[in-house]
Amino acid sequence: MNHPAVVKKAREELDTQIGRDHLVEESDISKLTFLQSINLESSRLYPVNPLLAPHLSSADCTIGGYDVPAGTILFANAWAIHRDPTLWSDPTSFKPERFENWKSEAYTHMPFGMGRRACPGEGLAQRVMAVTLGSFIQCFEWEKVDGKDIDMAEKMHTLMCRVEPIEAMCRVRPHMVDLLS
Ligand code: HEM
Repeated sequence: MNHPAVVKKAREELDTQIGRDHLVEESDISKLTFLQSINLESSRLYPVNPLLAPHLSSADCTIGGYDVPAGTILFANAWAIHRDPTLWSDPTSFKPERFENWKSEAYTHMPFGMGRRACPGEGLAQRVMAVTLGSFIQCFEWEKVDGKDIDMAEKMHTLMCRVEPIEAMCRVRPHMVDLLS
């Protein structure tokens, strides 16, 4: 909602790729490349699990020039890596377009971790997020409450949370009423 041009572009993609005769479903996701870019950009700027999971070094090793003895608990700060200006241009801006034609590079975007202990639920989570966000945009017009931007401030609990819960107004798009009834 803070980026109406992004929502407009995603809605145009949904209307063009899916049409108006069915609700977005899993088999549509591969056609919705901009919608996927929105999810990638959201998980770059706001990774749910910003420090991933703690790992324990099973042997002495060297990481980034630091000697790490066996038995050390290590965290990877994905939140900081995702905002590192040496890896991302204009890193604090929300720009889904940066993921169009993006080739995945190791250690730059890792909201689900990496390697053999990476999240095994990533595929499921990506699909659920795409269908959920796609349905929200396909079916509803969204508006800010009192015209105020959504406050994106974060706070750390076990996972990253918002400081303020999201409040928004939505209205069913007129041509979706029959499909939703
Ligand atoms: C937005 C949704 C999700 C996010 C952001 C997420 C993120 C993560 C992260 C960052 C890790 C730690 C990776 C590491 O050790 O470096 C992890 C581990 C794990 N996740 Fe997820 N996850 C999500 C959804 C799911 C779902 C839907 C499932 C199961 C259906 C799942 C199952 C697991 C399991 C079992 C592990 C432990 C893997 C291991 O230690 O070998 N996750 N997840």
